[in-house]
Amino acid sequence: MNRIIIASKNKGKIEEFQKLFHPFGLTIQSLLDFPDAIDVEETGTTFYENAQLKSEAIAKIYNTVAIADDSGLEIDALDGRPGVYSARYAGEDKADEANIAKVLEELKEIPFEQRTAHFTCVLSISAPNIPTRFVKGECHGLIAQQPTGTLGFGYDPIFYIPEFKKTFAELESEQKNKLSHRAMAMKELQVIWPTIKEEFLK
Ligand SMILES: O=c1nc[nH]c2c1ncn2[C@H]1C[C@H](O)[C@@H](COP(=O)(O)OP(=O)(O)OP(=O)(O)O)O1
Ligand SMILES: [Mg+2]
Repeated sequence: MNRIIIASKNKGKIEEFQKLFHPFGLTIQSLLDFPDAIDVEETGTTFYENAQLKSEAIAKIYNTVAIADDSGLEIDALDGRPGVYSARYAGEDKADEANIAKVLEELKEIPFEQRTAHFTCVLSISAPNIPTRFVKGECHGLIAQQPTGTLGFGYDPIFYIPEFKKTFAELESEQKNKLSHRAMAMKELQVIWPTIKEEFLK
């Protein structure tokens, strides 16, 4: 069986995964292909716990290999917030603009050079009756003073990469997919994939 379900309903993430999984030569589906898919409650307190909840639930329901991504933005001046609560930071409706506005408000007194932050991405891979495996990636940058750029999703318009003098929302997906937290986690997955492939795709 060469199909994997990405246990996510986030269109931005799913578009990135379609490209990032290209070298794996697998058929990639997501929960957007299953309109009746449940919303797995993210009751964990770590990226690992929430990723595991999502991938194990979906692997069981669809009797297949499922990969979940739990990710978020950790800002040093905010003691790591919004962290695992990134999606719901400004409320349960998970609105990107409101989340960005809340972060910018909280950082308004903080000078640019002290606005250091990183994205974290934990991927979990699950299949029925197999212990879940995890990989993690990080990407470091600064929180911009105002949103810039229209590409990407989530907090991309305020995540500034000094090396490129651009926010994630100003980078083409090919560039973001070379350096993002998701790309770093996928690199690690690619390393372990040959050793776990037989077990997961039997
Ligand atoms: O590359 C990124 N660029 C910008 N923002 C990002 C990125 N990666 C994660 N993020 C933000 C979006 C969301 O506010 C939170 C993830 O929350 P998280 O629960 O993992 O995802 P989600 O609820 O949007 O979709 P789902 O759980 O169905 O995969 O971090
Ligand atoms: Mg979520």
